[in-house]
Amino acid sequence: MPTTLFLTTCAVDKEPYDLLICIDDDSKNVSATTIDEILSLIDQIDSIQLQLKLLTNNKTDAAKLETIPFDKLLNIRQIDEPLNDSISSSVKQRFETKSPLQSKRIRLRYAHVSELFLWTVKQLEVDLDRSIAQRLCSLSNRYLSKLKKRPRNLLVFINPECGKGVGNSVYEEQVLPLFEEMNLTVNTICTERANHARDYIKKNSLDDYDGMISVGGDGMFSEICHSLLLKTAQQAELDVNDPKTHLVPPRLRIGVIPAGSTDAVVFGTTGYNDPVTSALQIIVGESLLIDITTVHNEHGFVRFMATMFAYGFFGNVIEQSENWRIFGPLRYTLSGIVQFLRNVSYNTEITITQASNKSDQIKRRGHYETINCLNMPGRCHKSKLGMSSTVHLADGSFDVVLVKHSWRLHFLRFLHRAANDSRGIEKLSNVERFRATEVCIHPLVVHHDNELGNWSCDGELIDAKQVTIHAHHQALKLFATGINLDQVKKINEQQSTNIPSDRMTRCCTLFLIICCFLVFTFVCYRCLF
Ligand SMILES: Nc1ncnc2c1ncn2[C@@H]1O[C@H](COP(=O)(O)OP(=O)(O)OP(=O)(O)O)[C@@H](O)[C@H]1O
Repeated sequence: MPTTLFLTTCAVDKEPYDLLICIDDDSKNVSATTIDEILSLIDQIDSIQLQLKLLTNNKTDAAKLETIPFDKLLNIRQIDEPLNDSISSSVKQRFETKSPLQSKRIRLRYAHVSELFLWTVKQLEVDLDRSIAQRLCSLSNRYLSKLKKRPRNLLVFINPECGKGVGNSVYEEQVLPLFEEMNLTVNTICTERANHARDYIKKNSLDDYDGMISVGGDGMFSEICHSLLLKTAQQAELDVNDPKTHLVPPRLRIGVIPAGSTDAVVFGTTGYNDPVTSALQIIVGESLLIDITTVHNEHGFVRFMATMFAYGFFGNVIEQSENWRIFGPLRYTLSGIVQFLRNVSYNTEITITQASNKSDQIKRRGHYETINCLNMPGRCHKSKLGMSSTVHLADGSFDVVLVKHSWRLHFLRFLHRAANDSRGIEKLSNVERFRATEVCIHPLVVHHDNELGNWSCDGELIDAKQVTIHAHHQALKLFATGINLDQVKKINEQQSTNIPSDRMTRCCTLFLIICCFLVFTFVCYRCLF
């Protein structure tokens, strides 16, 4: 229970309220009764909040309570609005019993987190005693200025080509106005080509910045994350060619403003692909440490991986969709259908070091349609919970999902489970799942290189004949709150109630009919020619 330090009467929309300044239990040793005393002790206070309680005899309104943690406060300003003209006589009476009518209106703007974890900006105007209003503004501004976790100087990279080409408009319309309101210093770079951000990070000093922002999709995030981790490792003189090198987390946090086609990073760390939610989590300085994995091939270090590594089906989808960029985000669905019809598998040996027992290695050999390593659940528009809904973001492990060669129908069942509810996906006869700290994937190529599938790391293709993936505990900091499975389920439940169930049933049926038709056509084609 928060402890109340100060209480006064105020008015909101002509209704009388109690305004309370409270502190949380961690600051219990603080004893103050006036705002000036609280201000003098501000450095000892960890967390402070304003509470507004409606003063009414009507029991149904008694629950009307607004709590504004100062951590979520964007700004507080005094505005010119005479109290006498705006409030009801009942409120006036309350004020008059306490002090002479010298009043002021203040406007609070703050980040509001909905029950479904969506962040929005809320605004509240409160009329209160003039001297209290002034002191409250001083207290709030003093508290905000001491918050070290909030960034002040950001380097922003915008990919104008991401998703449907919305990078610039998402940033300018939804994010920049909030950064400007907060007086953040922003150096904005609109990329002109792939690897523009990588080259900039490599060549320029980042010492002046508190954080970096990626406006785009998972590919753009991956480019920035990879470049920042590599720069930090080089500065610390680490040997990245050794998979077991202990990575140093970079000083800078990365924020992700979603504008891409998949946005799995932002879905997995904020719960939504909502630019305003992400922007507000950056502004208030939310911090989330996540694991990063390294990918090494037969020659040494290749990349850092934040979301998903894939060999086989999903790598092939990425390879094909690169040639079909003209179809926009639809390219993934189209190339997915083509790869599904091909139903190719690859003879592979996999060695897995389990997270539960690091001295115990498991070996698997056989034909696999897809081998996936997930550092994040992989939640996106196409997968409600992600392929591995329970993977932990920061415990030093990742999930490995192996899908053996099978009939198309069985593979379709795997895809359907991955898209809808991946919990218990390993119960399917063709699927195994492990929690690992390291995985070696070694294709058993007998004759030709064309027996190899494609490798993709965070949606980018890589060259390799064999690969080692190793987890690094909490190696990167993001501007995000993080989100757990229960929260994701709550969001999904709400979203699915917004879609009429008969429409969903019809869509699923239509999709299955199209798939059956395509499979049937393909089988006929193979039999006849
Ligand atoms: N100006 C640019 N022109 C072309 N490509 C770019 C440019 N800037 C960045 N890129 C590259 O585009 C690739 C894909 O970008 P991004 O991830 O932002 O969009 P997306 O592919 O539509 O989304 P997602 O990865 O979520 O599916 C990244 O690998 C990035 O390196």
